[in-house]
Amino acid sequence: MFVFADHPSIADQFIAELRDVTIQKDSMRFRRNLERLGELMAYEISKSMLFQMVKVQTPLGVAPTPLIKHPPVLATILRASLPFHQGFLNYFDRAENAFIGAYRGYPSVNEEFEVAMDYISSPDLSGKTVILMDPMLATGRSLEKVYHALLRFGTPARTHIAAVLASPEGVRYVQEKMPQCHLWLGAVDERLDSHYYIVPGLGDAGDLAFGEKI
Ligand SMILES: O=c1cc[nH]c(=O)[nH]1
Repeated sequence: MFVFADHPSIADQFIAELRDVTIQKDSMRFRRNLERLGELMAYEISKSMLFQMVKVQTPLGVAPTPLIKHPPVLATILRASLPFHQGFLNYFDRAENAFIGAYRGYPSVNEEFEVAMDYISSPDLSGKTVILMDPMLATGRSLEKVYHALLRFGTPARTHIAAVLASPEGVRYVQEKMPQCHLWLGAVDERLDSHYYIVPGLGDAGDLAFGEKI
């Protein structure tokens, strides 16, 4: 597991602006900060990928250069993840893409919400590197459901899960249910509240990026 907050960097500035109740009123800056964190995470994750040496012809000679062997598949849970996804795509510009519509459905009898999933589009994932992203890793249940739904499209060689903020409960859940996945997180917060929101967190990432829904 790699947590950006454990290694102070410019990422902390972007996370602070996402959290800040005044700055987050500027939805364009909110989206751009999610995108910038996607870019930083793409860079960090790229270091763990497979490279091959390529000879690049320059005007003056040949430069041996390590280039990423296979572009990843970027898998995104709609809708809050869209700007985060764009950040990854800015760097992995040859990536394939998968999109999944998953959201919190009606509460069940024991007050826990159900994860509803009604849309999925994906390329073949067999043997590929998948980066599954959601800016908020709260309970981890959406990620688990989406991950298993994606396996219908083939078994990836390696799966990374990227989130900006996580709860300790969500981290434990993902580590227990999906031990084969590698976690990349901006920061791990204190806890979940009774509505399964991350505290201190930042609020509702989808609403802050795209406006309130009914
Ligand atoms: O705190 C949370 C948890 C899930 N989704 C959000 O947008 N915020």
